[in-house]
Amino acid sequence: MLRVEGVTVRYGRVPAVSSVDMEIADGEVLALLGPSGCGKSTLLRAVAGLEPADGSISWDGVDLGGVPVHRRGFGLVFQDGQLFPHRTVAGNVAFGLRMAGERRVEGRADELLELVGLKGFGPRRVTELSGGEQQRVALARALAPRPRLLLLDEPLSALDRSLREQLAIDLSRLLRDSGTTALVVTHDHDEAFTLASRVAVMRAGRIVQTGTPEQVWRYPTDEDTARFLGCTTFMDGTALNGTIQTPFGPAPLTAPDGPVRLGLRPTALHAGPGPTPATILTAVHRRDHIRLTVTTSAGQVDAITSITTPPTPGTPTTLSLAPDGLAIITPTPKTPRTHDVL
Ligand SMILES: Nc1ncnc2c1ncn2[C@@H]1O[C@H](COP(=O)(O)OP(=O)(O)OP(=O)(O)O)[C@@H](O)[C@H]1O
Repeated sequence: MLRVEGVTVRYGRVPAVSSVDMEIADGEVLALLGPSGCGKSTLLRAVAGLEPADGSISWDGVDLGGVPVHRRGFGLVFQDGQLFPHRTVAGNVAFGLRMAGERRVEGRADELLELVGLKGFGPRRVTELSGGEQQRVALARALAPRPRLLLLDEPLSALDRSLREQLAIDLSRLLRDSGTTALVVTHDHDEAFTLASRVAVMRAGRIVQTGTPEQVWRYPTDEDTARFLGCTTFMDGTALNGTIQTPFGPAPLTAPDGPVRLGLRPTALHAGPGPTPATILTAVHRRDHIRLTVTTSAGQVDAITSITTPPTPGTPTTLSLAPDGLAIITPTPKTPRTHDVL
């Protein structure tokens, strides 16, 4: 397993990563999720050995401090694949194997190309491939030597949206089927939740929350995290016996009895038959729904409605509550770190 303890990376005097603790168990896929510039890539690069870091990075208890990049046994995939343009597809995959000292190169390269859905592509020139195909080759090249940890830095973000969504699903299956231990850096929460068994949310150089996708999505640790995860409105509610009373009606969600802070994503409120009167202010067409801003007695909020019933700004409507769009802000309990106590 990978263990990162108290890791800090500075560029000049400014820390890009501050006192990060993180673990990745064997077979686990951890997504580092956060906004641009929060330090995700820097942390990944420190784990890879590409960036000098203070603190400790170890694998199965062995400190990697003095171990150079190519001796860590980690595979790397970057946003733009970084393939060798003068080599064929098979040549690119085989390169990774030769670097790792593997002898059975041809067969293994074919095996990997089949795994990433590029069977028969071996003789093709990489310059003749689409962006998605190139990323699959980069993945095959990184996986070929059976790395003990695969490091993926925004592996899909250079691709267009529909391809990205399909490749995220394929990649998720591939990582799970091959039992690969991986660290994936992304700023896209859909991608993080598709790929990862656990998500670590980063902000300003620190990990602010770690949990399963469900935990992070439903119980963000603070309003900034909730906002990053799509919440646009915040309000107070009250939890009692497995139900949360909100200004828009009850939601069957679990929280300790008492006052709760709620984050609402636009999908939490649907314009249509419902108990809450509202007036439509704006309507914008999104992919599979219409996004609204509406006024209610609880203030201005975002909501959605179906594209089959295009609404007119200025008209009255009613809202119903969809609990799936609600987040319950749940501060992570502070656990003292060893060196804080000492
Ligand atoms: N080589 C460098 N020299 C100086 N500062 C750097 C360097 N690389 C990154 N930084 C700074 O460190 C901070 C973290 O950068 P990093 O690339 O790790 O963030 P990120 O979360 O991966 O963002 P993005 O998704 O935009 O790549 C940023 O403020 C960035 O400007």
